[in-house]
Amino acid sequence: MTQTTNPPSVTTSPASIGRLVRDARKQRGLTQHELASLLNTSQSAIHRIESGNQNLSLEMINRIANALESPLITPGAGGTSTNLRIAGNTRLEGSIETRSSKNAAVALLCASLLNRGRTVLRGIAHIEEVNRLVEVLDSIGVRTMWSSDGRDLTIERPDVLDLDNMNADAARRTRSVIMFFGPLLHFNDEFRLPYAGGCQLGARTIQPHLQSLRSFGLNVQATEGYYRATTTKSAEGARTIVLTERGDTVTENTLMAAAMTPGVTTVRNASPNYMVQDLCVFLTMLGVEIEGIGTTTLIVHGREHIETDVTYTISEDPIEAMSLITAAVVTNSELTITRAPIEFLEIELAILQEMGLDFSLGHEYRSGNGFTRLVDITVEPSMLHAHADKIHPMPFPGLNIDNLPFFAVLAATAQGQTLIHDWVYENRAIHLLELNKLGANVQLLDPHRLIVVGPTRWRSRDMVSPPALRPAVCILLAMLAARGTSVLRDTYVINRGYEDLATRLNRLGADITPFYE
Ligand SMILES: CC(=O)N[C@H]1[C@@H](OP(=O)(O)OP(=O)(O)OC[C@H]2O[C@@H](n3ccc(=O)[nH]c3=O)[C@H](O)[C@@H]2O)O[C@H](CO)[C@@H](O)[C@@H]1O
Ligand SMILES: C=C(OP(=O)(O)O)C(=O)O
Repeated sequence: MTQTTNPPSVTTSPASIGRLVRDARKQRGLTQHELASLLNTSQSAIHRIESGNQNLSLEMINRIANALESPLITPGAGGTSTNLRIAGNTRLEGSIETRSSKNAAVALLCASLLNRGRTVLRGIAHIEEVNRLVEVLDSIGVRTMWSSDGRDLTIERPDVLDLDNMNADAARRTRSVIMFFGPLLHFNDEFRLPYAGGCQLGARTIQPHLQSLRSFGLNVQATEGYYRATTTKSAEGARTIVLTERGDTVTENTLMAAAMTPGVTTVRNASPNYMVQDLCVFLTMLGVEIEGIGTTTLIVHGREHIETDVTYTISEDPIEAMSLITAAVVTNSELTITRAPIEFLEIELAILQEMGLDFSLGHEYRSGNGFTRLVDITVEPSMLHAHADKIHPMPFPGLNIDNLPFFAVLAATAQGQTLIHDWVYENRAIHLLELNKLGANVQLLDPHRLIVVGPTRWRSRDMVSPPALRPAVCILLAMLAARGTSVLRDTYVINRGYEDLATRLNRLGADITPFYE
């Protein structure tokens, strides 16, 4: 593997320097406290620097760089972006472990606000989406501390949250901040949240959240740049909530609202998806009784006060496992993906089997949460043919909506013509047209339907990442298969949801070099 030699040049923007300091500190496994003592300053000063709230002199930047023994921070002109150079047409081999999921991590970070005891999230992924939410938590006075091996995050909330100080820039970079509504309605009569951001997938409503949370006394008005929330006491006794959409985050928001509302809440049309199951198991460990975990009817017995020291191990990410299966297929490699959460991949694997994929499953074992079923999946080089029927997602237990984009790459690898129907997002399918730049034959029939004709002779290209996580990973995976050297620019979007993807693929034989501009 080639190493990058040039450290990134950065603007003197406090926010970009703050991010670099934070990343370098975490890479060295230091807490904010430890870095502060190396620099003879206070932890709150480091917090300010990392939050981008401190203008730094060049001398101070150099002192931090020395303390972190990191060449990463070199002031210069221009902005910074993370990019990847991919020498393609490589075979992968060996085995790779599935990391914990982004989507459970963000729900659990929000749920930690319910707990007045200490929450430890074990195995939480080091991804940008987590970093943004941790920044938001830090800004409202929550203490967050990474363990020295960087795997666990300890979270302790203060008695009173400083919501006026919320880091709006960090909050606006993620959609997940909408999951603050459920916990916060228990503690504050009035608060505001910045409008949610995230990938560009088309309009995503929060109406189902507002409809559900009204039953818990939350009223929200959308004003310039912010949702303004007011709360009234919700009606006593039992309540039944019928969700208008079987969405993951709306189910999670409803669960967090129900968890601390005394009485019994029945949630119908709930999502039984993987991140919701993680949240249910976590809430159960906090003493909240939940019936029906893994089904579309959840019955929650709320508790007025939650104060429990808890350690929860986040389960493995089915979407990452699917990405790695796709990496094996597109590079025609034999690869073992360990710790794959099989319950959430069964339909994907059944379709791949129909398409001619040769794979085997090991024996089942449990994830660290004691609940999620895992297997090791070994993928063999195979000649795929197009699936006879259209490929479309459904809420769990259907083919996962976030796994659908990978079927565009798989279909492009297969012989024949495949129809892919993404009824969910207005703007996600369109990003998959970018695969054409790498030699694929993808035609957009309308914003939701694609025809993919394979097989593809992938060719290399210099491209900017599409502004959507899964399509950007699809481009990266196709680049692994392309002859010649490709460049993928602006990969922040991939780092939102994948930890060290380039390094981990390199360990399997890929040749990916990160560089910064
Ligand atoms: C942090 C997190 O967990 N994010 C996941 C979650 O986002 P999240 O739960 O926020 O997804 P949304 O609520 O935005 O739903 C996604 C889209 O599906 C539509 N919709 C959803 C359910 C339904 O029964 N009918 C319907 O039409 C919504 O209107 C929206 O356009 O679920 C999405 C859909 O699985 C995933 O892509 C996201 O990765
Ligand atoms: C769409 C996704 O996530 P989010 O809800 O965080 O935008 C995703 O994970 O592909």
